[in-house]
Amino acid sequence: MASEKSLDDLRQELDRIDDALHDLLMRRTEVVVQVGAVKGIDNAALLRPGREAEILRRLVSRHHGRFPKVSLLRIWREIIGGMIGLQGDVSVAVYMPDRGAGYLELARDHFGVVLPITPFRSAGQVTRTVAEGSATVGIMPMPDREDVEAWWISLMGDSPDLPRIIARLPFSGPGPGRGDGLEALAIGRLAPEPTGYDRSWLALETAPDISRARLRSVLSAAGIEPTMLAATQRTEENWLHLVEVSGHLGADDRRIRRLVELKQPVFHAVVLGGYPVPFSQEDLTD
Ligand SMILES: O=C(O)C(=O)C[C@]1(C(=O)O)C=C[C@@H](O)C=C1
Repeated sequence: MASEKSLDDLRQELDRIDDALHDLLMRRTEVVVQVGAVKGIDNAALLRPGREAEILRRLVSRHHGRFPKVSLLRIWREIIGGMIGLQGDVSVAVYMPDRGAGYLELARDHFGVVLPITPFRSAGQVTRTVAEGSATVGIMPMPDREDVEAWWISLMGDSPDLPRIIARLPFSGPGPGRGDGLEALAIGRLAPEPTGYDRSWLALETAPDISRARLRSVLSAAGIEPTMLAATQRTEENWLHLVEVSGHLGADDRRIRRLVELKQPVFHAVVLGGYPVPFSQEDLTD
């Protein structure tokens, strides 16, 4: 019976378990170094947010017992962050308008203690730093916030070198120590990969005065389901809209082509990226 084991016996058992966990971690590290060599030296391409999401979802779905899922996720985020740091020169630029704004916390929580993180006062500085390749990832404010500039407009070109939205933070569920309910988007110069449970961001240029209802119906006629109309920028000639939509959209998705085929009311549509849907509170409570 377990109760007959002495404290010493139990602690020895814990030591053996710790050794086994540690051995596996060292073995995992060797395999990740090999994966890094197979993937090559492009630092941006080392990051695979979709693959990371699949790993975490698989672990959460097989998890049982009393260890909290949020702690499980935190450990694995730290492991993945450490592994990314081994594969190449990966760094993070963070929007931090003022001290304690919470974005730094979100970045550390997601990328762990190893990756270098540099704060910037404006969203524009972060997008430029990532576009130039001086940082691999940028942590951006959510575009529906009224207190931030429309940083997403600078990502609207078609060049494959432009940063794309690659993640939404916090990925590992809301909670204390995760920016107090704050959310952010991560950008990087890489193409998001589908994971089976994703959302995408679409920037649209339309004629002025298009209503939200009309925009919704045009999108759904093209087979696109909007989940959030995040922002609109108005000029006299055109309106620019940022829409979050359900599912993964590749840059040349046939639904995008259908959307612009008629030229009315959407002149131009650019997929700004996408992300694996983060864990919700319910996913993580037993
Ligand atoms: O699968 C990969 O491409 C890896 O580099 C391995 C790994 C991991 O630690 O599992 C590390 C970094 C990537 O972002 C995704 C996963």
